[in-house]
Amino acid sequence: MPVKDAASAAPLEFRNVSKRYAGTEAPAIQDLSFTVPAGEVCVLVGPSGCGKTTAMRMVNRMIDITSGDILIDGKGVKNRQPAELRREIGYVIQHVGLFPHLNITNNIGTVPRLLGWDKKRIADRSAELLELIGLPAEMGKRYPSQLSGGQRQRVGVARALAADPPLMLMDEPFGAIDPINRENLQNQFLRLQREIRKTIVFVTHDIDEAIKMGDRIAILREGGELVQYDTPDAILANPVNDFVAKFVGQDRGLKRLALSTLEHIELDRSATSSAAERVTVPVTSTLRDALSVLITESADSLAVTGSDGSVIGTVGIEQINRALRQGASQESEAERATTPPSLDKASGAPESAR
Ligand SMILES: Nc1ncnc2c1ncn2[C@@H]1O[C@H](COP(=O)(O)OP(=O)(O)OP(=O)(O)O)[C@@H](O)[C@H]1O
Repeated sequence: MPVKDAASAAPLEFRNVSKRYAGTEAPAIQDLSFTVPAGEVCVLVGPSGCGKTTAMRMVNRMIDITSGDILIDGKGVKNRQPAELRREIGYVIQHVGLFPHLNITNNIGTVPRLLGWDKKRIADRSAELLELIGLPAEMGKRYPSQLSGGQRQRVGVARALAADPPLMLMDEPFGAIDPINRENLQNQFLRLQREIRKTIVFVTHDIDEAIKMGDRIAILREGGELVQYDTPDAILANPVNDFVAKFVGQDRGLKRLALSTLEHIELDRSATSSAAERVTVPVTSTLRDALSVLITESADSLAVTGSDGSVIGTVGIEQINRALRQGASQESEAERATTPPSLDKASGAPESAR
């Protein structure tokens, strides 16, 4: 798809950023520093009022920075013209804010029009993006009121992508969608991101959404203090303090198990021939689902089947435990080297792992 060729992404850096709103004593954001590598999704998460939206909106200067700076591709935003800056940054919000009097094609073309693209180029780009977000071309002629909430949200994403920005900001983009459609939209978005590989800052108050969507998660607490910044697996394996441990939940072990599938672990290949009588699970199952079957069936091990249905090995508690231990040590190495994590969202792990 041509969008892939055009796609570009920029690294983002918060450098000692603070924000104090006029007339307030305590800062909303305090000396915030972290880096998002190009093409990764960074999720800002934390309790209400911890400064997630403030941090995000300083990136496109919807909110002024009090001190420090935010660098996009190494260039500070503080000295940029806000209007010009915003054309280079895609922005998706909870209530998508499509223009009701414009059809979908023209809604998607909002930024390209501001950039002076000609009509044909705008129409071509809109058609390309409708295809990318999985909506039929004829929907381009409809108006926002003629779409479902989930479809409108997808159009919001397409509109944010229209001018191929190197960075996207997404503020609780799926927050207003019911749980089932929300999950669909999250999965579609992860698929899309595997293709477009944008740098994305994503705000949510939902830790499960953060774990699912983020390559990295920044956990903030009241006063805009960054408590932990790491991959979902590393945060679940090693929360830095009680605040993070409580925030990720007592079931963090199970959440970790849901991050990877049997494809990611070393199966026991020695007992394959005698595995026929055992309960089977497909290799695309998450470790969490495999554990659940082990418990439900009171089994010591399960036979794991490959894509053609044949048994490729067995799995029991021992293999799952070993994978978790290895995962945690790989994560701490990744942390030191700031290389992408082993359980990277864009690694192509099947949807069942999400
Ligand atoms: N315009 C403003 N003037 C003064 N204080 C503000 C302003 N906007 C936000 N704040 C304060 O800054 C802090 C951070 O607010 P922010 O909206 O960034 O938090 P949040 O983490 O996004 O919260 P939520 O999850 O509830 O949306 C809060 O204490 C809030 O009351």
